Formats: sequence, C-alpha cells, structure tokens
Amino acid sequence: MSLFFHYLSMPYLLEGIELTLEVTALGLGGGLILGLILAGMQLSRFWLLAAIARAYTVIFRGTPLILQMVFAYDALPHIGIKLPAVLAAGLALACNEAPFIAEMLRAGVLGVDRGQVTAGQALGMTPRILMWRVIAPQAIRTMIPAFGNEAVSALKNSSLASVVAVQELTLRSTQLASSTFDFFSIFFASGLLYLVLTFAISAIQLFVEWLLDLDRAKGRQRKLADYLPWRRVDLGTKLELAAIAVDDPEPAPAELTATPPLALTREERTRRAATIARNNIAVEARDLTKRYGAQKVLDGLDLTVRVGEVVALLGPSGSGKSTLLRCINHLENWDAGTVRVGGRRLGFGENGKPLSPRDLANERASVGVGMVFQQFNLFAHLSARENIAGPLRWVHGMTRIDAERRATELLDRVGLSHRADALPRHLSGGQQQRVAIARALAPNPSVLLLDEPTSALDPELVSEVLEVIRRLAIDDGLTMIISTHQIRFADEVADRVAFLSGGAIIEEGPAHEVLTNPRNPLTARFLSVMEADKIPEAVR
Ligand SMILES: Nc1ncnc2c1ncn2[C@@H]1O[C@H](COP(=O)(O)OP(=O)(O)OP(=O)(O)O)[C@@H](O)[C@H]1O
Repeated sequence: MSLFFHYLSMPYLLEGIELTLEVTALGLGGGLILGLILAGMQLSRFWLLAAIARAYTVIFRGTPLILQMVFAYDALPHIGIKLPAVLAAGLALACNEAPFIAEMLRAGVLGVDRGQVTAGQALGMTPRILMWRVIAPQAIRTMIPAFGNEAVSALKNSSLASVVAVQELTLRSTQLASSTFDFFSIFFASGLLYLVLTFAISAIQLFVEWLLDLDRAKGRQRKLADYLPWRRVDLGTKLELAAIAVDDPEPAPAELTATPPLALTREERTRRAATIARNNIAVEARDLTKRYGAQKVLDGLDLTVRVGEVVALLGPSGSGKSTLLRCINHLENWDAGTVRVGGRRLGFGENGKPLSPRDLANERASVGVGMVFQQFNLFAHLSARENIAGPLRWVHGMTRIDAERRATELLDRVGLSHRADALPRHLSGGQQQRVAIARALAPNPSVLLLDEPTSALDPELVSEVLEVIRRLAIDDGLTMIISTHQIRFADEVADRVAFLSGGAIIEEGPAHEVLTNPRNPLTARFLSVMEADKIPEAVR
C-alpha cells in the first residue's frame, strides 16, 4: 500500500500528466476548430463542400488513431513537415476527434425545432442572427453531455501518444513498471490518476450543464443532490412552478374577458366594406403556381387583399392554405406567378433576380409581414418577454430598454404581463399562441398572416386566442389573412372569405354571404361538414 501511495505522488508520473493534458488539449481544441469547419461544410448549400467534409469524415473516422499518430510523426517528415512528438500526437488526435465533434455539432444544429427557424425567418432574422441567437444557444445546451464524453475519450486516447515516444502518463507508467517489476502498484496508481482527470472533466461538464440549465432557479439555495446528472428539472423548481400556478392561476385573461366580445353590426360592416374598398392593395397574388414534386399545391391562384381588410382562408385540409401564406411571406419558393406585398415583389431584386437569404431577411423585416403559426414556434430557450424583445433588438436595432418596454406593453395587451418571465414550455398552448401573436405584432407589421392559429389548441383555450385576433381586426384595423377552420369566427371577424380547393380559390366574397349562402357546391359541402364546428360560447 505504501508503494502505491509512493507512486501516486511520484514526480516522474505526475510530470507525465502534464504531457497527457497537453496532448488532450491540443486534440480537443484542434478537433473543435476543425469540427466546426467540417460541420459548417456539411451543412452548407454547396454540395462540393459537403462532399469533401463527408470524405474526410469517412477517412479519419474509419482509420485507427494509432496509425494516424505514427503517420503524423513518422510519415510527414518525408514531405518536409517535421513536428515535435507532442505536436504530432496532438495534431493526429485533433484530426481524429474532428469528425466526431462535427457530427455532434451537426446533430445539435439539426435537432433545433425547424418551426423556430421558420419563425425566425418570418421575423426577418438573417441566417447569421438565426444561428447566433436561436440555433446555437439551443444546440450547445444539447451538445454539452456529448462533448463531455468526447473530452473523456480524448483524454484516454492521448495514451496512444506513447507510440510516438511522448513521455505521457501511460508511457512513464510502463517504463517504470518494466524497470521495477511492480506492475500492480504502478498501474493501479496510474489508473487512479486517469480517474481523477476524467472525474474533473465530468465535474466541469456538470457545472456547465448547470450553468446553462434554463430551469435553474436563480439565487436559490441548492442541495448537493441538485448537481447530480439525472436531476434535470429539480423538485424545487417544479414546486416553485406549481406554486406560481396555484398563486397565479391563469384565468381567461381579465383584459380579454372584462368586456364582452367585440362584434360589428350590419351597418358597421357595410361602412367598413366601403372604406376598405377605397384602400390601397396590401397583398396581391397573381396566377400563383406551386408544386411539390408532381403535386400541384397552388394552381394559378389569384388573391387581392386591401389595407385594413381581414380575409379568412377556408378549405379542406391539403387545399393549399398554409402554402399560400408561406408564399406571401416568401418562406416558400413558387414555380410561377407573382406575389406583391405593399406593391413590392418580396424576395426579388430590382432586376427580378431572387435575393440572397440575407437580403431576403432584411427585406422581410422592412416590408413588415408578421406571421403566426399553428404550432406557435416560440423560441424555446427565451422567456415570453425575450421572445418579443429579442427580435426587436437583433433585427430592428432597438435598444434593450425600448424593446423590453414594447414587449411588456404587448404582453399586457394579450393579457400575459404576469407571465413575462416564463419559458414557453411553462405556458399553456393558448398563452404560447398569445405570446406568438404579440411577437408578430411587435415590429408593427403592415400585414399579419395567421396559419390556423387555434388548431393546435385544446377547445377551452381557443376562445382566448380568437378574442385577441378579433380585437386586432376590429379595434386596430390590422390587415390580416387567416387560415382557419373556425367558421363562426370567420363569419364574425372576416370581411371576406376565400374558399380554396385544389390549390385555387373557387369561391370568394363577403364573409357572411359566402358562409350563409355558398354558391359553389364544394363550399356548401365543406360548410355542412363543418356544422360540427363548435366555438365556445365566450366568443359568440
Ligand atoms: N414541404 C412539403 N413537401 C411536400 N408536400 C407538401 C409540403 N408542404 C405541404 N405539402 C403538401 O401540399 C398540400 C397543401 O398543403 P397545405 O399545408 O398548404 O394545406 P392546408 O390547406 O394548409 O391544409 P391544412 O388545413 O391541413 O393545414 C398538401 O397535400 C401537403 O401534403
């Protein structure tokens, strides 16, 4: 036993640790830089870059590290590159780690919900802002455990540097054992030293995970058990959240229920229709055609929406409503036809050529087309307030104070000022959708597109979202195009209904007229099927 402790504190072995850490740091640091480049190449739109990165991955993941180390130390000098042993071992380890790290990075990026990326695009974020503010923060959080694994594996793999005579821990242990024949004590001591190092890496990993944990309750006394890896959302946080729910039960928001639902009288509707008819055109789609493979999803569709008008898109599932909305915001390319928003061909330059993703994002931000999605698509790592204020700062250059003031004002308007600091996953579906509406309204869009805003909600949550939309239409006179299956809501709020079937508008006209007296048999059949459409009393 005393020999074991002697070896454990022996300077000869301890100095070996220094070289072990040096090779590991070179391998991990270099692997991270190279891995970032490889991941970027693999995710690139240019197939040649992606192919080169894939070929690299196949070669360096498919050949043994020991061979790569020997190659770096013994073969490179033949082409005039003579590296010191530590550097050669570190380089080989970096080249070997890079493809694994690249795959980790790629998985992290691809794992971020595509809906959030689409929402970011709709808000006018450039690819760089999207990566920096939406994708990377979420990807990094999911990658920490895998990166911890990779660090431990790099530390252990550094022992292979002994084949190129790097005097690291394993080589020194072997040399010592060969000269003293005390194999048991030496290897036991050396194994324990490795364990201490890997434990330190695991501790760093857990600390970083804790730092980045979105559910971490700030400033609260924590118990040791909270730091264990399986404690993702600790009981304390859950209890706090439960307490919030009990203390502050979410009513149908007072602001939305205090006054009776808004509705226009027949005379008001007539006046409104006359005013709208004199307004400029806000959105115009002409002969819009879009295919997915052999399937024609939009078939020469024409639609004109005037400033201040609310148009409800109705139609059976798959008739092209969502696709039309996505084309208006140029989130989707189309095959033929034109789309103009505020007179501008969104997504095309003066010369008629498509804009780059960055220019398209800037144009989206300046034209001002807000979009609300069926699945809410809130940024999962940001609070309700930050979901609204963040894009205002990053896209529209607002100061933090102004952006937060605007966010607070909008949250108040949708009845959610009391949940401003909540993460999306701690909000109900109806609350999430109201935050999403507030986020879309924040930059004062000229047009708001709503893609089935209530279809992912439980029936009892539908009314609170519809009431917010109703107020936007009637109080604010916002131009809106709403894809919906809520017939009664469309009747009350929309100025005009457009009925889609097979990618074309087969009937359109004043909402009440089309909905009560449809002329096209397909519209009539659809409406009779939708008779079962039940809207909660509260919104009638
Ligand atoms: N990315 C895609 N790739 C291939 N086909 C698609 C894609 N997106 C939509 N489609 C197809 O296009 C058609 C129209 O889809 P879209 O979502 O626009 O319909 P919708 O009227 O909004 O339907 P719903 O009311 O169910 O949302 C559907 O047949 C759908 O399967």
